[in-house]
Amino acid sequence: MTEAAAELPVPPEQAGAAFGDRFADAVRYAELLADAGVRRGLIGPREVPRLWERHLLNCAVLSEVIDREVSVCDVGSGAGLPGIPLALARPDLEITLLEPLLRRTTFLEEVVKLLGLENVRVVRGRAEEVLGKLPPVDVVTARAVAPLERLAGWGLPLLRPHGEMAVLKGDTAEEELKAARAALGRLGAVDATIVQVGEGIVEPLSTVVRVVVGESPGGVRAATRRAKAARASRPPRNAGGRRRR
Ligand SMILES: C[S@@+](CC[C@H](N)C(=O)[O-])C[C@H]1O[C@@H](n2cnc3c(N)ncnc32)[C@H](O)[C@@H]1O
Repeated sequence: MTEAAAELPVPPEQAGAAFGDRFADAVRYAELLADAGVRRGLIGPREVPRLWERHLLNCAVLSEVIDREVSVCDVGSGAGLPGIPLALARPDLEITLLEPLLRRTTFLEEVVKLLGLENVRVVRGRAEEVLGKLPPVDVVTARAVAPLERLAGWGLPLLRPHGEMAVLKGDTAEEELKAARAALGRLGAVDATIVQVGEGIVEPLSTVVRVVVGESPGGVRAATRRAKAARASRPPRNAGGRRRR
């Protein structure tokens, strides 16, 4: 055990409510972060004493804004935040952890296997590079990946029509949303709000920026790209104008 791992506090009472049946796995995940996560440089040693409040619980409460049985892509998952706490709290979700760095995807794959997370898969890549290679999802999540405007450019095109991006942000949420409004419109967003979640679980509450897209997530360019891809995948017409079987 590392020196840092010895600093991991006992789980707070609220962790039981947040993780329910998967509480023991949440404890195991906290231990993995505090030990291998710190040793491999995926999380700072100074985070260990506040792993529960600031990381596991802060992320798990994102589930309050996510519908049942939907698909989720966690962009820039890092050591699994918010994707892993979300998967533990919500076994009904199908979660893809998207992360470009090999060192991090290796850790994520180990965690998924150790915790038996059947609702999670790990994909190595950058959001802007996997566009069109992954099926569109209902929800994109992210925390600490990029300013909202840039993140929206990566995340919104991954959504299906009427999908939603739910981003954990800190004190800068309002400011970032204001700065991103015009870009969000160009990217196909039809609504953007800020909500607080985690009443009774985390203090201070977690701030979530919710961005909903319309018919054409990713804006005009993405819609054109999708239409082209759909045309290309259609079977060619024969001389009589009827489709070949
Ligand atoms: C500061 S870390 C945050 C990790 C985690 N979300 C958290 O809250 O602890 C940012 C992560 O985003 C990833 N990242 C950066 N650019 C990305 C992109 N274009 N697509 C997907 N992930 C990206 C990085 O590799 C890194 O793991």
